[in-house]
Amino acid sequence: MMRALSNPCAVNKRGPLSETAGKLLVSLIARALNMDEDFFEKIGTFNPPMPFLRLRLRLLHYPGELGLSDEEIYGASAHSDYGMVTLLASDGVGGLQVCREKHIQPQDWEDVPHIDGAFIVNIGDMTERWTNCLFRSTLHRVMPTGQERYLMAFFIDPNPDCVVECLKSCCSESNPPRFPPVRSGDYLNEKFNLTIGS
Ligand SMILES: O=C(O)CCC(=O)C(=O)O
Ligand SMILES: [Fe+2]
Repeated sequence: MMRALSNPCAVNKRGPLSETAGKLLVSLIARALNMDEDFFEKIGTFNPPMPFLRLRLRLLHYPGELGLSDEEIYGASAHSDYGMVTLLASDGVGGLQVCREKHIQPQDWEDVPHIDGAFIVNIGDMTERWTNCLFRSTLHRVMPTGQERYLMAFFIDPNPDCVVECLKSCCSESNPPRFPPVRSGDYLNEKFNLTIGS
């Protein structure tokens, strides 16, 4: 069970750094896809996020001692992030795991090692849709370790009006788009409603 903390002082220090690193990362993704490096910025990826999300930056606290309820078997159950990319900065306590081949059963989970000063980058669903699965969204989860854990997550989501559709460089006659175009705001709303309803 994770809790989002309000007004953490770490956010002030790491926020601008995450934004700078995030912008650089997104421009590198554009270049890797043979597009202008400001492609994603031009379509509004860094415009203010969904009003109800309020914060792009979230500081999460996982208590060290968990109760015995089923919900607390996981610190965060398996999911991929909904947006474009997420930058994570942890305090060094483990627990985060990724599954590289998310469609293969049984799923194989690997611990993500901590590297001091480095961000962990998760690819989100929007990038998977834009790139027609060339960049696949990262299935991840957090297992409790018995240790208290703090984590800062910086979510880069396209602005609500941005239409996310397969990029020209990522499809061809033999590799047609796998997803229909979707308005970012509609996709995020649908996902959040599903999460809240589950
Ligand atoms: O705590 C973590 O390492 C990951 C958190 C996470 O997956 C999320 O906030 O979406
Ligand atoms: Fe996540």
